[in-house]
Amino acid sequence: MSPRLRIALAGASGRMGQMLVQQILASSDCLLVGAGVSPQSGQLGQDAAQGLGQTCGVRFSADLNEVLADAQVLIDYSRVESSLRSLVACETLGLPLVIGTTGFGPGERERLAQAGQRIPVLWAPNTSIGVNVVMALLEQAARQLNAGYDIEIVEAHHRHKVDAPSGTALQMGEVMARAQGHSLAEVATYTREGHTGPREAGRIGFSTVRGGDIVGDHTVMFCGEGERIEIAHKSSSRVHYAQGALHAARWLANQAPGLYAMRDCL
Ligand SMILES: NC(=O)C1=CN([C@@H]2O[C@H](COP(=O)(O)OP(=O)(O)OC[C@H]3O[C@@H](n4cnc5c(N)ncnc54)[C@H](OP(=O)(O)O)[C@@H]3O)[C@@H](O)[C@H]2O)C=CC1
Ligand SMILES: O=C(O)C1=N[C@H](C(=O)O)C[C@H](O)C1
Repeated sequence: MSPRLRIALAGASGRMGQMLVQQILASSDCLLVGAGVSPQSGQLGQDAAQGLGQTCGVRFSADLNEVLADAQVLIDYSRVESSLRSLVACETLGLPLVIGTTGFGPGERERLAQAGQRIPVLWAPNTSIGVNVVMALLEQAARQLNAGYDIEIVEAHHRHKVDAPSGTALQMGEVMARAQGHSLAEVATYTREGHTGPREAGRIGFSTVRGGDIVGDHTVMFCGEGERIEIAHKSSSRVHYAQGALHAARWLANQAPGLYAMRDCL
């Protein structure tokens, strides 16, 4: 039997971090070896599975060197500034890094590409296998519905989410803009208010809903004359994001340096 993949987590106390702890403990081929949290965490030193009513022997730590000491790969779902610190630590140690964090600006995306020259990095604003299949459907739809259809993306998430539009919505916009021969920056409309005038053809519109405990919904509308096509993905749990991240980590652990996306490992 081959040895288990030794995984460290950054953002281990968060909604995604705890789902990952649960999925790693339930898996037969992965082992949790580090659990990173913020220095301000009230859970420092606590067992990483305590919140799940279990014990795993790995304690929450804000010391990245300690978190990564025995790891073969780091999975990070945290905040942009913390993921950038993970990037530096993984570059120093030569460790593969899966990043699920969203909210990166253009400069920070460039930083991911730079790190990819030294270590394997997979950044995915959505690690759900289902969402990544939807990305391929959107690419095809945008290519074939290139004229006469207005594209609108509506996303809805829980009240705690700190970035908008969601990373997934932005990636959907990028995929469809590219399929129609543009960059997203050229065609995106992020806000509408007051006297907007009629809708300009060729734009991709974004609408954001935040409330309650909505896990994550994305609906793309292709609005034409006399018809509307909708392609939607709705999450009722975070388990599929975590399973996708473990799939990505198993794959990334054996890759050469590079900046990869979820589609590369599917
Ligand atoms: N790619 C995907 O499929 C998905 C991506 N996401 C993205 O993942 C990220 C996390 O989401 P979620 O789990 O809901 O967020 P939470 O707020 O629940 O968790 C954030 C985690 O990051 C830690 N953290 C925050 N700031 C720092 C810091 N400065 N240094 C170190 N650790 C820090 C927190 O630790 P502490 O508690 O100590 O503050 C906590 O463990 C978001 O960007 C979200 O958009 C979410 C779901 C799916
Ligand atoms: O913050 C979340 O919860 C989610 N974030 C990701 C995003 O911004 O797209 C993925 C998923 O939608 C859940």
